[in-house]
Amino acid sequence: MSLNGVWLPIITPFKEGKIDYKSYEKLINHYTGTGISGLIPFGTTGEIPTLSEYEFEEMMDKTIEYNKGRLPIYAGVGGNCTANVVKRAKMAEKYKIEGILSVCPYYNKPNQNGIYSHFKNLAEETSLNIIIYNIPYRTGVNVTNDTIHKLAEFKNIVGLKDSCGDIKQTMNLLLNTPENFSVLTGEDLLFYLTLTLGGSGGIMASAHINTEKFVKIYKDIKENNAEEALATWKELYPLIPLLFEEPNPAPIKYCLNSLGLVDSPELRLPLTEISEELKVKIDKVLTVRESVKIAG
Ligand SMILES: O=C(O)C1=N[C@H](C(=O)O)C[C@H](O)C1
Repeated sequence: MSLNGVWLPIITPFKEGKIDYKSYEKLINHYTGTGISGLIPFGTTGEIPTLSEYEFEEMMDKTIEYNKGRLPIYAGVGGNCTANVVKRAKMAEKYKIEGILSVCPYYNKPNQNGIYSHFKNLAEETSLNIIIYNIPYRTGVNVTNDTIHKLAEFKNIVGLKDSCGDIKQTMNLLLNTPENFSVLTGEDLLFYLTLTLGGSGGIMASAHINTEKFVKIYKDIKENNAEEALATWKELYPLIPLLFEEPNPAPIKYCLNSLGLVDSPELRLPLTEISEELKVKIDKVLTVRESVKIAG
């Protein structure tokens, strides 16, 4: 299955300190009808750092149960200890998911040889497909295009979530993509540009809102209707920077709570709800049309 289109790194809703599975089921049912290509729980947007081992397994069970086989699933499985990442990937195999999204090791800042060896070991130890997640502003290290090309030789390393933060590196990779390999943007503001340069799509937290419009942009670009796609992109553009003005996913949870899709915008420390100033800015942009549609 080729990796393309709009993939949703779905939030983990919380209520009174616990995972709110009623809202989670509501979210999965809502997004299943929007045309997204798949779900990615346990990403940054899913607040994976503050989920326990037990909650990871419980939420994986619930994801499979609520999804009912309707969408392909990639689970966020990453870390900075290769042995532990391999252990969790092996555990994830029992859920029959499509694959894992695996962030480049962070904090201990491996060199390119270390990054290559980390993902080589992971690719050899799991049967799951792997999307490499390159996000230097969070991890402190960059996965170079040379390293990506070497890792793309592994059959089960199927793509990259590109949040490299360097437009030259992104363009170089998009114009010279390894065979049978997908480049999906993780920089939401580069979604339109990525598609116009032949990218496969995006894994975008901002696609929680006005989801169908993200999907329409993808379809219009693939059908060579860039003008229509640009018009839709201009509609979406004003909200996207606001969703990252304070730590993701706090702004998105505020929006989803305002739209009646989750019972609470609650986050787990060290993340906190957004400021009153940002609420005012978001309220001005969040479309009424979207709220009426979701409220039903
Ligand atoms: O959780 C994710 O996947 C994403 N995380 C990025 C981040 O928060 O840095 C943003 C992107 O939209 C998806």
